[in-house]
Amino acid sequence: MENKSDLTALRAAIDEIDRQLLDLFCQRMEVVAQVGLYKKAQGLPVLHPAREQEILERVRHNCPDEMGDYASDYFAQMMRISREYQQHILKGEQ
Ligand SMILES: O=C(O)C(=O)C[C@]1(C(=O)O)C=C[C@@H](O)C=C1
Repeated sequence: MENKSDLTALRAAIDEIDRQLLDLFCQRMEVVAQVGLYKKAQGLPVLHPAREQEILERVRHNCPDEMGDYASDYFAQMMRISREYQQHILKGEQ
């Protein structure tokens, strides 16, 4: 990086990526809520370890080696947040 305008451009790129991530995150959370309601109706637990494992393995497989730990951590946190949201939704539904 050479100067301030390079930094400004890089931050503008991050802002645009964040905008897309936020949009996708909210879409994901809406689907997660539907899965939570299905689980409630079927009497299933919120946590599904095998499904989380499957997702984390896919994430590692589909990203560059040097990013594997970070991507895995990112998705693990996202699924922890999903479970929190499902618990929140289920509480509100009772
Ligand atoms: O697939 C499910 O059963 C979900 O509830 C979704 C999800 C996820 O965020 O991907 C969340 C919680 C489960 O432990 C597994 C996966």
